[in-house]
Amino acid sequence: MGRNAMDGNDTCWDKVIAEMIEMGFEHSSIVEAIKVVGPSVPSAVEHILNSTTEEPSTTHTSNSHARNGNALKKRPLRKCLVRQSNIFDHFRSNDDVEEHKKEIPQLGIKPNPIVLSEPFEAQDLDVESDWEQKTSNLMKKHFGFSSLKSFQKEAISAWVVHKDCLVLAATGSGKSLCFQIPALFSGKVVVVISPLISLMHDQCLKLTRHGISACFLGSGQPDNTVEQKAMRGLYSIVYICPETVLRLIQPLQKLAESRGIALFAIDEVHCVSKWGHDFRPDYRRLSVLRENFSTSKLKSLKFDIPLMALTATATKRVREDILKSLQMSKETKVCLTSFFRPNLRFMVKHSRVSQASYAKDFHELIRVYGRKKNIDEKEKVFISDDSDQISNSSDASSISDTDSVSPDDMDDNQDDYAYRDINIMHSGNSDDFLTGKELSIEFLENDIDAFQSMDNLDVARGDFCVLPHKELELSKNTNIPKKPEGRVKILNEPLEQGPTIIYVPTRKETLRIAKYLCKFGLKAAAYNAGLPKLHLRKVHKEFHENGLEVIVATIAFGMGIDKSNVRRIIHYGWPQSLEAYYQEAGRAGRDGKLSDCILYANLASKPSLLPSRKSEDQKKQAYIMLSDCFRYGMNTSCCRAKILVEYFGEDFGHQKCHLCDVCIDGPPKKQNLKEEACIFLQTIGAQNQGRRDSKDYSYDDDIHFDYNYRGQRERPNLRMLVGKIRQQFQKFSTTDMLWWRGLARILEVKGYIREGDDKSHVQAKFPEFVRSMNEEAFWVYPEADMLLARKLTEKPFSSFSEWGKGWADPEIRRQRLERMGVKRKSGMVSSSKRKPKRKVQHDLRTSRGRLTAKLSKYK
Ligand SMILES: Nc1ncnc2c1ncn2[C@@H]1O[C@H](COP(=O)(O)OP(=O)(O)OP(=O)(O)O)[C@@H](O)[C@H]1O
Ligand SMILES: [Mg+2]
Repeated sequence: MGRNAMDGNDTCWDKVIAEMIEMGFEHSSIVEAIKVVGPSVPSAVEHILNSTTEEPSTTHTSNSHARNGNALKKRPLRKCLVRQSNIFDHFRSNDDVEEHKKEIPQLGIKPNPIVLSEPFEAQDLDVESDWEQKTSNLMKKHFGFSSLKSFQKEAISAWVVHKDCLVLAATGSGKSLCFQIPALFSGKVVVVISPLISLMHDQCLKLTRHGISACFLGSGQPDNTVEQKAMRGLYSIVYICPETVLRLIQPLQKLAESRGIALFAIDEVHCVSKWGHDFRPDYRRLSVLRENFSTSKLKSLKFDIPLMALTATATKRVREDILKSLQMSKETKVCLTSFFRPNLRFMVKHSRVSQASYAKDFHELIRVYGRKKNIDEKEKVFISDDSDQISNSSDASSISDTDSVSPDDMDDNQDDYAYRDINIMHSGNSDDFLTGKELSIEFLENDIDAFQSMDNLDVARGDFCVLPHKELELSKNTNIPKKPEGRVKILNEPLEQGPTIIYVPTRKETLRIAKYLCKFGLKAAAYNAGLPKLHLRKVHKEFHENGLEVIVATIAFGMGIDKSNVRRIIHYGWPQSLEAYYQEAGRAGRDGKLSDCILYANLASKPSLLPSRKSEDQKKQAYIMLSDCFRYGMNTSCCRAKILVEYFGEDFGHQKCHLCDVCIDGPPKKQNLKEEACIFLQTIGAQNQGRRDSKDYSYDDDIHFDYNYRGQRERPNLRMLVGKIRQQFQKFSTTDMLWWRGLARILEVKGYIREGDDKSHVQAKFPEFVRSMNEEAFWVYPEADMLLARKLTEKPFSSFSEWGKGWADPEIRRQRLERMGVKRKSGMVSSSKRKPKRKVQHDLRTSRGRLTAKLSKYK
């Protein structure tokens, strides 16, 4: 088949040629292949590769084929494809470009020249302007952006001179471009290590829309030919999960020696570190990349294949750990930009985060999406779950006042923690999905087979439709004014339209809340790793195509998800760390427009660690991270954005974001808590009276106190301490535990108390205002739990915590017992109030029932 025969189809030829040049094939071999197999990328690629393997030692020029008019003769792959070339290859290409231009004038693009060349000495060349220009052209062509951001420039310039690079930049800042450009630029393959299948899928989808061939490998890749193709160099960017990298070292080495590997990018690299929030042991083993892709290991390499590590959430300690564990070079370039996201409005709200509070908490969301009308129950069925019972009477418009502390608050629903790996499958019929008629777990499971043929995640170029460029030109410059007055003004404007992601700690809750919202007609979907792949894939697709208004997800839908117009990120329950929180919050407002990040948490109850497979050491670290997160929630006086960016080691100075709830509402009124602090510290001191003179309060004194409770040594216990205070000081007899918890935290932050290293005692330092008993005041901002406690004590005698208070006080105890009808002296229940003893029926079908029945015999 000659080109003449295809005259009417020139554009088709050109497209195929352009695509294949970008994949790294030589122009002449492409033309020859197309002559034989026609203008189809896969066939032409197959043809070239097969020819290579069949007759490896023979080389032919394209001209000779053309001259002879024969079928394409076979040539070795290595001559067709780029080898581990040096960067200079890409600068000295004017002649080649001109040649290509002549041959394919109507393409209007500069194909990547692919040549084998001499070693490149960066310092000998004035390459700066050249690579910037080329990068800029490629970026405009593929992504439609006008310029590189400075951190992107820095990272790419490090790669240009084969340096390792650690990129630390805010969520949504554009880190991916740092490793995508090298693939376009060099014609070699960029291997990206990524932790989540959902993330890989997301990125491949995007790249193909931008005209870049990409695929992903790992457990979520059902097409087993993709791996082979990738290892033969058919994709410019290959996403791999860390487990798979470890398995594919040898094929990757071959790839490095054939088409060439431009770069190993380790995305979400905080997963490497035990001190990070999302440690993955397999990430730690990625030092194999340096060991196996260095000049000492692969003789054909002219330099070690550079590593580029990227994250938006790494503290200083994590950064150091990353550099060490990946064996990154001593000259690694660190590109550090601000973690601040100026268009995100952070808020913390108290909620019991239970089903009883849905009506109050989601009322606004339901209003935003404008659907209050209850829809027919049949249509409402979303994803059913046995344990899930949504009260029919719940109505989002009726705000219940259930926001008080109750024993339920202590019950963390941890039964169903979403473990982290997820797989995505192709979406089916989105109409079915949204009407919810099939959305029971059973349906999805039964239906997986029906969609099997579509479950091909090979997203090689052309599999997805290309978006018009206009749509890709998302303004990354935030439209949020920089000056405080301007920022405050925009707060009165409603948020622009866009979806919401609700993050919850357990899988069960994803289903529960999604179902609740669907009930009010919202287009909501649950997303957690335990759901069928088919469903997950549907959700992903619908989300990106704006078919969903709300996604209720576990962390499985976190890292890297890049959708520009997510307007709200709601965390419903405590996150496990500030890193995870900021990472997930970072899904919002990637178009630079004002977006909300609201944390609903039970401020009355301390968060607990969700079950996971952590070592003891990791657990300790996890507790520290959890308590940082708790403090963020308790804070009432410091700008939330400041706390977040400073957590990552950035100095925010005296700045404020002027958007968060603290900046807008202002801190609460300061209180002089000198008396309370003195009493608290002295009560700690009094515990040690037997061993030491408690009046000897030297400033650096360590005061140990160990409780003996029923003969058993217990850890210091705030409840007991507060009990003592209530007992001894009439004035404080009705104060709430929560309030004292807040004060203890403030004293701890100020360095006046701390837990001893062995965790069995509390050490106290006595500040001047305690020791001298002078007039010096102790002004503090009450924290969230203290304010909450105050609110509670104003309430009538009904709440749980109120009931628990004051029992230590004999007078209060007497009054209460009297109210209960208990006689003061005898302690007997008065006959008038005595209820007839009911015969309890035990359910002998359950083990609990049988046990209580047995025990009741001994009463
Ligand atoms: N130079 C640029 N100019 C304009 N937009 C850009 C530029 N670089 C990247 N972007 C856009 O920024 C958005 C976010 O990019 P990306 O997903 O790479 O962010 P990220 O830094 O990896 O965030 P995360 O940490 O959340 O994964 C993308 O939609 C991308 O197209
Ligand atoms: Mg990213």
